Amino acid sequence: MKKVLSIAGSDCSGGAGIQADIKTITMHGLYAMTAITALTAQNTTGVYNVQVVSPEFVAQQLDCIFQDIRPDAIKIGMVSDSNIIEIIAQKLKTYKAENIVIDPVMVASSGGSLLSLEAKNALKTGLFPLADILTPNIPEAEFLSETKIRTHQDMERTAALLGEQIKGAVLLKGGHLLQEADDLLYRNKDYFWYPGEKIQNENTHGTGCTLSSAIACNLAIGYDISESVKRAKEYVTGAIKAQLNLGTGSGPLNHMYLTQKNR
Ligand SMILES: Nc1ncnc2c1ncn2[C@@H]1O[C@H](COP(=O)(O)OP(=O)(O)O)[C@@H](O)[C@H]1O
Ligand SMILES: Cc1ncc(COP(=O)(O)O)c(N)n1
Repeated sequence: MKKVLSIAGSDCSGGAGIQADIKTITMHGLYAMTAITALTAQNTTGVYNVQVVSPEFVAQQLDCIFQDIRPDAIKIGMVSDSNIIEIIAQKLKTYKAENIVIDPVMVASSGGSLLSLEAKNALKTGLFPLADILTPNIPEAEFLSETKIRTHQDMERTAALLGEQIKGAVLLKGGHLLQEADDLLYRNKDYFWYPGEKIQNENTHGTGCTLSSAIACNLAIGYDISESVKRAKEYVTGAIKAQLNLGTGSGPLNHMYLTQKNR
């Protein structure tokens, strides 16, 4: 069985972060492992508190994982501290980790910042160079590139700008566009569009986490980057369409849609 590691923050309400990743990996029929970087007190209405795990403890978790059960792919989500970012980069290099997906989580869809400025710079210099694929949403890409994105042309320009700064591919997610949910992959100086119909559903807590861990799953299985993105987008689209309506704010996705269909 292929193994996928999520290095991310815990979302106690189960919609995003580590919890979304475990659900996604399990629904792909793969073995999920986790290294927790932070505990968040959040729910569908917002992020209320964050308790960051010490860099030493993150390092210990990674040592335990890599020295015993080697992951076939890794997804990195919320990493809000520059020392943690440095430790992760160091460990991934030491263990020669492969198939690395980085979701540069900055703000929860329900609002609330999850990333400091210092951590942003550490991410750019320490972790991004290790990514096989980076998956910013539109606000994250704007923040990282210091540009504004309004149109598909803006998305192409920004993806190329970010793509030139890293070795891997960039998937610029279009979920925050008003009319559609088209995602753009920039890879080896080429653009691939993944058109997506905008589903009328306010419950999109955890879409980015789900997409990035689904990409990691497909890379672990052996698909190439563009096929992994295609399959991951299908997975997340299905989970948004399946409409779970939990909580009073931006609720979680329905990961159980594949099994429910058969009942
Ligand atoms: N309302 C929606 N309808 C269809 N797809 C969506 C919707 N919202 C987000 N997506 C898709 O979910 C994935 C995550 O995108 P996005 O919401 O932009 O990221 P994030 O969760 O990081 O903010 C992308 O594939 C995006 O196109
Ligand atoms: C611990 C944690 N990590 C990530 C997100 C972002 O979630 P989304 O996938 O909605 O962008 C979150 N809200 N909480």
